[in-house]
Amino acid sequence: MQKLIIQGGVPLHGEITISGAKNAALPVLCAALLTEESLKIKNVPVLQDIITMLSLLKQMGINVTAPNVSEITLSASTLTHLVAPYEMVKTMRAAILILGPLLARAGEANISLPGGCAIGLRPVDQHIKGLQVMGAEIHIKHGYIHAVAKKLHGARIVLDIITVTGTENLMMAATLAEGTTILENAAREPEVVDLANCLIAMGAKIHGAGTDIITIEGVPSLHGAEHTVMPDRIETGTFLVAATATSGEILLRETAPHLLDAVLDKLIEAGADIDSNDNWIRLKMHTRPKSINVRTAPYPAFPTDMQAQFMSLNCVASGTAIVTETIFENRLMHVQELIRMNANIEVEGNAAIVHGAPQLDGAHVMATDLRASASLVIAGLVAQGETVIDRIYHLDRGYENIEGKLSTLGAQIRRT
Ligand SMILES: CC(=O)N[C@H]1[C@@H](OP(=O)(O)OP(=O)(O)OC[C@H]2O[C@@H](n3ccc(=O)[nH]c3=O)[C@H](O)[C@@H]2O)O[C@H](CO)[C@@H](O)[C@@H]1O
Ligand SMILES: C=C(OP(=O)(O)O)C(=O)O
Repeated sequence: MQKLIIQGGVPLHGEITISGAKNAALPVLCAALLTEESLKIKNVPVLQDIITMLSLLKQMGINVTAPNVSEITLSASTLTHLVAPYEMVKTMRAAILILGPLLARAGEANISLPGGCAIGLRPVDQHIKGLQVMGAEIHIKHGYIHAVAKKLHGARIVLDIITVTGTENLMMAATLAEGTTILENAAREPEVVDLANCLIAMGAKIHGAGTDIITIEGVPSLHGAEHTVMPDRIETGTFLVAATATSGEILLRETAPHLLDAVLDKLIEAGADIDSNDNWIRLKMHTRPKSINVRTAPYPAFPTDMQAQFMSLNCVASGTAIVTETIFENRLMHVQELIRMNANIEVEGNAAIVHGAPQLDGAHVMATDLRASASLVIAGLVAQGETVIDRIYHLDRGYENIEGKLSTLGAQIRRT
């Protein structure tokens, strides 16, 4: 099993380019199921989740061509297999995004239940409820969601809870439904807007993406299109936190600063000096960071996918901070690993009380999920001595060439 080995204590310096967003690229790949024509997607990040999703789509009969690493053309002129099998779904929850578009296009879908994972139970009841309101018959048997609908119809759907992939699944399904669908209490995440832009380029009629009410007027068919995936705001935030924690100075290119307001505000509160333009961010940090309280919530508030990274920052900050996780019930698994590095953290329910210390110690730690892994990388970059991170397959799900990018910034990091 591969590991990362980091020699800590080197401030990050230099510039790198941010990749396309995992959480935007995954639903956009699934949107290819909605049309017989070709969908060309640019700025696709090279990540394990993308590779898994492409394998899943290929075994369904989709033709995939990739003239270069970040550009992919998908053509779903024929669909031979209406199944997302357990072996592929178990490693990637986003496979649930196959359900809505496959059902809308083919009238049938059999998707393995994604089930629970390290960060929480993560049920998909809202996806299922929404499709049922649109006329689908859905049964769960032997761990699979079996969905059938000759033709979905438009409906008013009020989501009980704000769900990102739930909103995306239902929005995709509604593009080919008969009549108008109104999604209320919809997720406002930028990745939902990116998917809506792709669907609109394919001929869908969607209004309100980015607000909590999305209206989709169904059309008989969608056509081919070209779409460029938005920059990864979580990758951006992760590098910014790493530079802040190590008192470095970095420039991130091809990113989208306006999508990171909540994160940038917190970094400024921690003492970072930030400058940005349309598509770049420069961060300079010359002092020890100050502790900052963080409470996760749906966009535009502070993202849960940045919580673990800010936990590491608080470990070396001056003062005490409270980090509260409100989205997932079990997303503090990195705490026990950070404690192995001498962090001073207490957990009370869904909150971690982090007492900042002048330094962390390098140690042998284990990645438990994607962003927990990123928090351990950040902790390793600031710690005294060597940190060895096991189970980095979690990290490879969501970060493109992380050790290459960190090496460019001067970090002493290698993979074995
Ligand atoms: C591929 C992708 O885009 N993943 C992101 C997406 O995950 P994902 O879309 O899975 O997360 P959701 O927004 O659906 O989850 C939010 C909360 O709603 C609950 N829930 C969700 C659906 C449902 O039917 N029933 C239900 O109870 C979940 O258990 C969780 O507690 O949004 C999360 C929240 O911003 C991010 O952390 C993930 O990185
Ligand atoms: C939780 C995440 O991803 P996923 O929903 O794909 O598990 C994430 O990107 O942090």
